[in-house]
Amino acid sequence: MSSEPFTLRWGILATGGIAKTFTKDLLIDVSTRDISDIKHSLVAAASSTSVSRAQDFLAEVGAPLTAKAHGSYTSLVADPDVDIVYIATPHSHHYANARLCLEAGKHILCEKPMTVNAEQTKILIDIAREKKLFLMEAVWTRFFPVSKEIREFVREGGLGEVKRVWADVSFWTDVEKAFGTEHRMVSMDLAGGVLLDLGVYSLTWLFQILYHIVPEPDRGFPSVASQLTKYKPTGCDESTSMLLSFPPNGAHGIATTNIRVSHDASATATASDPIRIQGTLGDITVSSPFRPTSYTLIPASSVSRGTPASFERKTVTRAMPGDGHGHGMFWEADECARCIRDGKLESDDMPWAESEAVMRVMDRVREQGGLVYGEGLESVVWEEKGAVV
Ligand SMILES: NC(=O)C1=CN([C@@H]2O[C@H](COP(=O)(O)OP(=O)(O)OC[C@H]3O[C@@H](n4cnc5c(N)ncnc54)[C@H](OP(=O)(O)O)[C@@H]3O)[C@@H](O)[C@H]2O)C=CC1
Ligand SMILES: O=C1OC[C@@H](O)[C@H](O)[C@H]1O
Repeated sequence: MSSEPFTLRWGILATGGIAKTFTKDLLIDVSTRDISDIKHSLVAAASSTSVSRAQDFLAEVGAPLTAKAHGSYTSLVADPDVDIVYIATPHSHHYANARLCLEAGKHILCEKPMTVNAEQTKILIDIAREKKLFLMEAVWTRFFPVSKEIREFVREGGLGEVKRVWADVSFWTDVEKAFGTEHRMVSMDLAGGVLLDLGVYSLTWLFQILYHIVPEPDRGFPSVASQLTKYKPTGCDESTSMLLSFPPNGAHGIATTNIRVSHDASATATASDPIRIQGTLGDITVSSPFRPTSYTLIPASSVSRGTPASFERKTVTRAMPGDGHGHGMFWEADECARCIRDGKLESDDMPWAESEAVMRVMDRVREQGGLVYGEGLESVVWEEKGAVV
């Protein structure tokens, strides 16, 4: 006897690029990924620009005709049919938008990075806890089956003791031409820069392995050393490299990010995969740092102590579900539905403490590199009037 699936009712806050991608994924039938315990319903979308922009958005993504268009974020969060809000605004606005949702009693999936700094993230967590609302940073990469499989393999000791993780997330971009000075990627007013936008992925790879799966008593905040080079026209960062050392054994994490050179191995004949997890028994490498659908296991060629690896060199591929449509953002949406159904306020795969710890690392890096976004953006003071609503 099958019970009715739990249906989560979504409201989309903002109508830009990733909002469209995410919403299209949300509309893909869950049965295409062999799921029957939960469902998603798109009930509303809001634009801070105009109601017609929200209407155009709903039409473009192929929303059901019942979905409502709101001409302001305030109107969206007052909609009684909305359970959870997906926040897809620039980094500068996450804190204010999330506060707006929490004050209105809505659960939240907030695009990465959760906020501009760790202090803001902590306040959101405190409010979510107090109001018993679900809150999660939308680090979608963590919910790919391949990410989960890698975490499990390493947790069970498949690689022996992990000594080092490398993660590069970088794009070749003609920055001046592509982004100028106003684009959210480089605008200081929108908390642009490569660290908050892409470096957060490099750090998530380090944290998944060197923090997340480490047993609680041994887990700890890493030491951080970094270099950061600024994009001269605006002063945000265009190249940032971080060297972290994690308790309990001082395993190293090397996280790099850049918008002038690429992580893409296929683009340069001699480059290796951008993610490399190195244990005493061998390595795991991953070729796509955003959408991991395969990984390669490489046993160590010689083992001086202990047992050799129990695996052969091979590449494991996990095809995208259904007929391959979709971006892979539906898995994080599924996680939200299951957590809310089960009365959980945070996800085990992307816990609050980890979002806060990653933000703390990025705070340190910005401090070391002298990158400050200005009082308004770094502030924790929230006034509805001051925010884009
Ligand atoms: N998970 C992923 O793969 C990706 C995540 N992202 C993240 O998603 C967020 C949004 O990125 P993206 O969709 O590329 O950005 P876009 O610039 O395409 O869209 C941002 C939207 O935010 C709203 N907005 C509100 N205030 C402002 C403002 N002052 N300036 C600009 N836009 C504003 C606008 O919608 P409206 O006018 O309707 O209110 C706008 O369309 C970022 O946090 C980014 O890091 C981005 C790309 C990929
Ligand atoms: O999260 C992201 O992933 C894809 C990138 O193109 C984008 O800049 C970034 O925000």
